This record gives sequence, C-alpha cells and structure tokens, in this order.
Amino acid sequence: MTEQQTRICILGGGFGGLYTALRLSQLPWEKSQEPEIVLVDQNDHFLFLPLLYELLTNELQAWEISPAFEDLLKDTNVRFCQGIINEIDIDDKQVKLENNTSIPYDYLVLAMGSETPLDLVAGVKDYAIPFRTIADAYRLEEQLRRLETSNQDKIRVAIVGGGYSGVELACKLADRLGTKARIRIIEQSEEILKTSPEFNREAAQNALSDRQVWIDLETTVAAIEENNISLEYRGQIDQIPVDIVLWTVGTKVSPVVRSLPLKQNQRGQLVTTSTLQVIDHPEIFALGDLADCKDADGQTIPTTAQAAFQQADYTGWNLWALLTQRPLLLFRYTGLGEMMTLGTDNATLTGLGIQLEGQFAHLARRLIYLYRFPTLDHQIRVAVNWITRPLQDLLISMDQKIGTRK
Ligand SMILES: Cc1cc2nc3c(=O)[nH]c(=O)nc-3n(C[C@H](O)[C@H](O)[C@H](O)COP(=O)(O)OP(=O)(O)OC[C@H]3O[C@@H](n4cnc5c(N)ncnc54)[C@H](O)[C@@H]3O)c2cc1C
Ligand SMILES: NC(=O)c1ccc[n+]([C@@H]2O[C@H](COP(=O)([O-])OP(=O)(O)OC[C@H]3O[C@@H](n4cnc5c(N)ncnc54)[C@H](OP(=O)(O)O)[C@@H]3O)[C@@H](O)[C@H]2O)c1
Ligand SMILES: C/C(=C\Cc1cc(O)c2ccccc2c1O)CCC[C@H](C)CCC[C@H](C)CCCC(C)C
Repeated sequence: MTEQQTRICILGGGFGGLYTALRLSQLPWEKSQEPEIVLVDQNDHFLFLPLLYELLTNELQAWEISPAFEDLLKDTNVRFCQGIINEIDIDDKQVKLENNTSIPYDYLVLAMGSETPLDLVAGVKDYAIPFRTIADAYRLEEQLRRLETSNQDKIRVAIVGGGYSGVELACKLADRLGTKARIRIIEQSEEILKTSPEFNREAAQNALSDRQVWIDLETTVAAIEENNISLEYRGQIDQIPVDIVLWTVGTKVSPVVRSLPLKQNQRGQLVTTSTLQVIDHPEIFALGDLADCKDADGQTIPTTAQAAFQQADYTGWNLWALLTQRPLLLFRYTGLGEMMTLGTDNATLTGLGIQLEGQFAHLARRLIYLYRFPTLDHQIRVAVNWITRPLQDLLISMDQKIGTRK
C-alpha cells in the first residue's frame, strides 16, 4: 500500500507565503518525505508592494512588480490554486474557498497579510481610494488621467496618513503632476513618519517641502464626502474642497483570520511562538502582517515586507525540519534598516550604519529590490528591461514623431 503524500497548504502568496513556498521547494527533500505544496491566493499574481508607487509615474510596468504565480512557480514542485479563502476548519484540517472547493491539509501556513480599514471614518469606502493593490493603483490612475485632461486649474489631492505610504505617495504624485497639483498630507499626530530614523524623516521632510506638499499635523479627518473633506484641528472643523482623497491609514487583519479559534492579540493578529507556530497548533505556522511574533531575543516583529521575507526563510526551514524529524530553529529578526522612495529620482536609505539620500539612494533602493525579487528568472527579465528601456522609449518616441509628420 502506498502512503498518502503529506500536504502543506500555504494561504496567501505575498512576502510571507510566496517566499515560504519558494524556500520549501529549494530544500533537499528525500523522495519518500517530499510533501505536496499548494499555494492559494485570490489573485493570479504576486505583488511587490514597496514598488507599487512606481506604476503612477510610469517608472515601472505592472508585469515587473506583479509577476504571475504560474511563471514564478514553473520550475518548482509548488502547485498554485487561485481562489478566495472563505473559511478555515482547523479541527477538520480543511480550507474552504469561495467557489465551494475544499482543500484538505496536513500542515498549514497562514500568510494572508492585512487589509486597509475603510470603516474608521464616514465616507472613506465611497469617496476615498486606499493604496494596497494593483486595482487601487489603476483606480487612482484613472482618476488622475480624468483630471489631467480636464481644464481644471489645480488638481487638489488629500492624502490621509503621514506614515510611509502617505509620504511616498505624496512625493510620487507631486513629481507626476508638478505645478498642476495642490497636494496635502493629513496626519493626526504631531509629526510625520514617527517610527523612522531621524535621517530618513529629515530627507522626507525636505523632499515634501521641495515639492510644496502641505502637511496638516494634529489634524484628523472627521468625514469624507464627494469632492469634500472635513478636517478637525484642535476642536475646530474645516471643510476643504478636494478632487482625490487617498486613504493610507492603518492595517487590520482579515475577518477570516479573526474568526479562527486561535490565540490572538487585541488587534486580531495570531500569537505565535518564536518557531513561528501558532500556540497549541504545531501543524499551523503564521507569519507576516497577520502574525504577532516575538523572536528568540524577545523583539516584537514589525508588520513589514522586510520581516515577512525573513520569517519565510524560517517557516520553510522549520516545516522541512518538522517533516524530517530535525530540531526547529527559533526565528531571529535582523532589522536591516529602511528605504523610502521620495520622488522619481530621489530616495532615502538608512541601514547598517549607512545613510544615503538622493539619486544614489534611489539607485541603491532599486538594485536592492531587484535582488529581493522572488526568482532569478524574474530578476533577469526585469534587469534586461531596465537596461534596454531607454532604447525602447527612444524608438517609440521616434515612431510617434514619424507618425505625426505623415
Ligand atoms: C504601499 C505599500 C508599500 C509598502 N512598502 C514597504 C516597504 O518599502 N518595505 C517594507 O518592508 N514593507 C512595506 N510595506 C508593508 C509590506 O508590504 C507588508 O508588511 C507585507 O506585504 C506583508 O507580507 P504578508 O505576506 O503578510 O502579506 P502580503 O504581502 O500582503 O500578502 C498577502 C497575500 O494574501 C492574499 N490574500 C489575502 N486574503 C486572501 C483571501 N481571503 N483569499 C486568498 N488570498 C488572500 C493577498 O492577495 C496577498 O497576495 C508596504 C505596504 C504598502 C501597503
Ligand atoms: N518604505 C517602507 O518601509 C514602508 C512603506 C509603506 C508601508 N510600510 C509598512 O507598512 C505598514 C503600514 O504603513 P503605512 O504608512 O501604510 O501606515 P501607518 O504606518 O499606519 O501610518 C498611518 C499614519 O496615519 C495616521 N492616522 C491614523 N488615523 C488617522 C486619521 N483619522 N487622520 C489622520 N491621520 C491618521 C497614523 O497616526 P497614528 O500612528 O497616531 O495612528 C499614522 O501616522 C507599516 O508597518 C510600515 O512599516 C513600510
Ligand atoms: C534598508 C535595507 C534593507 C531592508 C529592507 C527594506 C525593505 O523595504 C524590504 C522590502 C522587501 C524585502 C526586503 C526588504 C528589506 O530587507 C537595505 C540595507 C542596505 C545596506 C545599508 C547596504 C547598502 C549598500 C550600498 C550603498 C547599496 C548598493 C546596492 C547594491 C549594488 C545592490
């Protein structure tokens, strides 16, 4: 009688899930122990979120930052299954998808990330745009094109949230729209980028001021209506006319995860051990934004791609160790620093004692992210495109000039 192959089911193909799947597929499995690996995601593509802003300025193309899972996994033993995860039955060990398919599992990896809460203030759902998915970027692009081709004097953009996303978006939009725009950031606390190193915060403040972005501090949004935003500053409410409102405030765990009968913190994140296993369920691993993890040194792990990427390495290894009866490793997080894009040819980088800003930081950030892309094949395709793109652009513009002369 042949034994059934052990199945590892990975839910979510982002920084936590996809990189765990890739790591698992690289480990040295003995034929008899090799598991079946299934990766489930609602989309057919991975999204390299730190480079999402670059779509707005046409610096990068969608295929570069959101390669299809089928392509990324083609040389591996990972099977991709596209579907929306609706329910997870941890007693029956089954994952239920929206299309009524059930996937039984032996080991489970929870890596569905987080969502932007749209219910904190009235009107956000109807009149503001979040910035977390390719669809969000396209929705914004559509609005920008409509306003750019109108004969309106100024395009008024309000960005709610002076965290990383808000600041990076403001700089990119300022570079795209130039003097046609009036951009403001609305931040409830006393300063922007509260958790950033001083060097990055200063570089960001300079970039925003060079681009004439207004910053409203100690200001909260009371309500958003069509073409109007109500701001509260020291108890006084002001109504401001706007064309676009961007909502870059907060993160929350999805309802599917919140409904699980597993230990959670106040924010609904799943509490894990330092081996990245869920409490009382050694067969379930959790990582990335949905996990509340303290590493071997007791550090609380931030909700960043940098952290999910490092956790994926350990999750892959620990699953292999579990299946091959080896000891598991305690996760150790190495905070390497942080990078921010601050416009089309400007960035800031602080890490490992190095501080860089300007064009060199912009180039370093691009190269570091290229190196972080999921597969060598994709890295090569993107690198070739970056090298040849100036020539492609030149040929297209010559072609257009000839076309208009005819
Ligand atoms: C605009 C932006 C820029 C950022 N820039 C940086 C940066 O520069 N550096 C940094 O370190 N961090 C950055 N972050 C944070 C970083 O992207 C997240 O911390 C990281 O993506 C978390 O990884 P994850 O695997 O937990 O989730 P994700 O990478 O978000 O992946 C979750 C996956 O699960 C899938 N999924 C979710 N729910 C379901 C469901 N019900 N059914 C099926 N599939 C589902 C999603 O489609 C997605 O593919 C940025 C975030 C944003 C929004
Ligand atoms: N370059 C990078 O490294 C990068 C880029 C993007 C995202 N990320 C990561 O992704 C996560 C999310 O980042 P984010 O920048 O999207 O969000 P964020 O860090 O949560 O920042 C949102 C900001 O909005 C403020 N805010 C909350 N409610 C508000 C309101 N009603 N009105 C006005 N301001 C309000 C918050 O203030 P309070 O803090 O007071 O609530 C906070 O300063 C973080 O973990 C971050 O590290 C990293
Ligand atoms: C700050 C650095 C890394 C942290 C980091 C940040 C992210 O936003 C990520 C997103 C997704 C996955 C991973 C990460 C992530 O790890 C980089 C630190 C770099 C050092 C300070 C060294 C810089 C050296 C050179 C000046 C740059 C040369 C570039 C090289 C040619 C690739």
